[in-house]
This record gives sequence, structure tokens and C-alpha cells, in this order.
Amino acid sequence: MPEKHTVRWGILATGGIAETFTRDLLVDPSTRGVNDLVHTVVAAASSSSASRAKEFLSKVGAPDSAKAYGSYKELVADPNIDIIYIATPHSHHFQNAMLCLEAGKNVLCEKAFTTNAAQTEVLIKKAKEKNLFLMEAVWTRYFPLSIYVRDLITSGKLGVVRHVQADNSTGDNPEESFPDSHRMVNPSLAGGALLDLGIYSLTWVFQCLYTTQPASSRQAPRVSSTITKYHTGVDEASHVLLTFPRSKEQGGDAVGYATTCIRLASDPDGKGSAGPCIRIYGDKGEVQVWWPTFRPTKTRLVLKDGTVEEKNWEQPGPGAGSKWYNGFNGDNNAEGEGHGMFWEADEAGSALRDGRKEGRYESLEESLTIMKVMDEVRRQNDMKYPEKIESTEYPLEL
Ligand SMILES: NC(=O)C1=CN([C@@H]2O[C@H](COP(=O)(O)OP(=O)(O)OC[C@H]3O[C@@H](n4cnc5c(N)ncnc54)[C@H](OP(=O)(O)O)[C@@H]3O)[C@@H](O)[C@H]2O)C=CC1
Ligand SMILES: O=C1OC[C@@H](O)[C@H](O)[C@H]1O
Repeated sequence: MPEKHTVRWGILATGGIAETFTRDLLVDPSTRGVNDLVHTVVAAASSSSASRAKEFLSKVGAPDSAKAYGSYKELVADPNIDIIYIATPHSHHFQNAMLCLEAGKNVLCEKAFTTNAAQTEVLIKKAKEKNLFLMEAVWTRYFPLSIYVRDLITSGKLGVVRHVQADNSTGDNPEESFPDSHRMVNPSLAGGALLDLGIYSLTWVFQCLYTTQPASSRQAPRVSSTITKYHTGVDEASHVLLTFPRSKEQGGDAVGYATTCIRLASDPDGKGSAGPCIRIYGDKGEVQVWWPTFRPTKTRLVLKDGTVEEKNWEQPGPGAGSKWYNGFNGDNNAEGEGHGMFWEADEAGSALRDGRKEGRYESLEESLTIMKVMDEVRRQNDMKYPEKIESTEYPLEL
């Protein structure tokens, strides 16, 4: 039996995704074939009150010994924590991550990493200076399904992959679903489709056309974009065309089309009838991925030689009755499934064990390149957040 390495987590914020992530964290890793890691929750903090943190810990089934803090400052000072998971709105990630790093804590920070590339750059510098682990929690990258798709590309099975289309459109009625203060549409919380949902379409384009290239030949893409603005001033839809420069030997430039919309739906009937929301085209064939773009469970490989291979990707979990996700985009678990967030936690845990300072499937350099793309989309379309949340000044009261 391999020796088990215990990873001691602190949870910063107690909202929707903090709950989902923490429940996933507490699923026995051996149910997904991971026998050398154990995750434990040693503390959680809420910026509103210690009693809220206490309630959170009890709701997610954390050990009785877990501490409940009424401020993030107290959390980062806890000497028993190895790594902190940040689950606040985008606007707060930079200040919260700086707080953790300054206190000497490793960090897994929810997407989008920060509001802009300048903030991401400062975080990377700080993590390097302190020799700490830092990773953007783009959970989709760590799914076995994503690893399979990237392997199809790097193995050459699809031929040269030249084009990727990815859509992450949730089909909400924003006027009904979200008050203007909600993090999805509130400029003060860096709301809008691009940072919240568009990041997944960009993730698919990047993990197929950028991550799969040798690091020495990866080049940032040229960006052409258009957005539709919501009445609060953030985007309700973004369309981003990316041209990745590639040499003749690499097969020439590759093109990605990343779209996202809060109002329209990638999967209008919720049954996949509209077809795949991601298509990855090579000159020998294509691979298709079904909704949800951020948490997919179905792929189809179609090759010119007649191969058609459909796969369903189960999300291991603790058993029936575990319908715990309280998200608002219809991405509930099937009965008995985990939510799939444990794979990114395993990546962070194994990095701490092995001394890695970043994730293997999305380097900090790649997170930064994607932040630069989102900056450029906002620049091209004159979409600004309040100055305060775009600042790189630390500490700053938001
Ligand atoms: N990976 C995924 O699938 C998902 C990721 N996310 C990401 O997670 C992050 C949080 O989203 P979600 O959990 O849905 O958001 P919620 O609004 O449900 O929770 C955010 C939490 O952040 C804390 N917080 C601190 N300051 C503020 C503030 N000024 N306004 C609002 N909340 C504040 C609060 O916790 P407290 O009171 O305890 O301090 C609050 O409960 C975002 O970055 C989002 O993009 C969201 C959904 C899914
Ligand atoms: O990250 C996310 O993925 C799931 C969506 O429901 C949510 O809006 C988004 O924040």
C-alpha cells in the first residue's frame, strides 16, 4: 500500500462553490483510484461571521475539529493549514490571494484568477518570491475526459488540429435570475459572461491549441472579438476569435472560436439534442464534447477512416442521494456522482507532496496568457470594471 499524504485545507468564503468544492474534497479519494492522498478540512472562514463558517463546516460534513473563523485574516494565520482554497467573487481574488501568499500559505484560487493580467502577474511574482504553490482552479482541465482529449491531440490521432469551436452558454433569463447586485452581472464584483463562463470556452480552445504544443513553440494568439452588453455594463455574451501563430512545420496557424452567453443556451433542451458544444477539428477527424462545457461527461470521436467512438465519463462519488450542488445553471449531479472538483484538489495535493509550485495541466504562464486575452477582449469592446477592483495595490479595502 502506498503511504498516504495528508493535505490540510483551509476554505476562504462559504458561498455556493465553496460548498460544492469542500464536499468533493471530503469524498474518499480511493473511490476515484487515488490511494496516496487524503484531503482534510482543518478550517473555514467567512467574512460575515464565525457562526456562518461554523454552519458551513457542519453542512459540508467537515471533521468536528475544524475551526470556524469570522475573518479571512484569522484563517491565513492558522499554522495547521497547508493550502487555502479561495471561493470569493472575481473582484476579490487578488486581495484574498495576496493575503494568503503574504501569510506563507499555498493557494488554489477559483477562476477567473483575477480581474486582469496585471493582478495575475503580481500574484505569480509573489508566489515565486515566497516559494509557494499557486494554481487557478480551472477544474475542467483536471478531468480524465480533458486528459483523454489532450492525449488524442498530442498522439496525432486527429492529425494536425487546426480549429476548435467551444461554446459555454447557460440559457438563463438574467433579468429574472440575477438581481443587478448578483456576482454574475455586477460590475463591482467583476461580473459578466466573459470572466465567469467565457473562461471555459477559452480553456477548451487553449487546452487543445496551446497546452498541447511544446512549451518552446507556444505563442499567444491574436485576438478579435465582439461582445453584447447587459444593462449593468458587463457583457452578457462574448465572441472571441483567436489565431495561434504556428510555423509551416507545425502545420500553419490554428484558429479557435470561443463563445459564451448568459441568455442563449448551448444545450437548449438539457438533453444534448442540439449536439456537441465543443468541436475539435484535425485533418484526420474530430472529437466532440457535450454540455456542460465546464463539467462534461460525454465525448464522441469521429475519424475519416470510419471510426466512431462514443464515451461516457462518469464522475465517481460517494453513492446515491448526493445531489448537493446548488448552482444555478442546471449543472446538478446525477444521482450518486461527485461533482468532479476533487481532481483539481488532487493535482494541488500531489504538487504539495512532490514540491511542484504550479499545476501540470495549466501553467501559471498559460493562466496569465488567458488573462491577457480577456483584457484584450474588454479593451476592444470598452468594457471596464471599477478601478478599485482592477488595482494591483495591496492591501486595499474593497
Ligand atoms: N468552478 C466552478 O464550477 C464554479 C466556480 N465559481 C467561482 O467561484 C467564485 C465564487 O462563486 P460563488 O460561490 O457562486 O459565489 P457566491 O456568491 O455563492 O459566494 C461568494 C462568497 O464570497 C464571499 N464574499 C466576500 N466578499 C464578498 C462580496 N463583496 N460579495 C459577495 N460575496 C463575497 C462570501 O462568503 P463569506 O460571507 O463566507 O465570506 C460569499 O458567500 C467565483 O470566482 C466564481 O467564478 C462559481 C461557481 C462554479
Ligand atoms: O464556474 C462556473 O461554472 C458553473 C456555472 O454554473 C457557474 O456560473 C460558473 O461560475
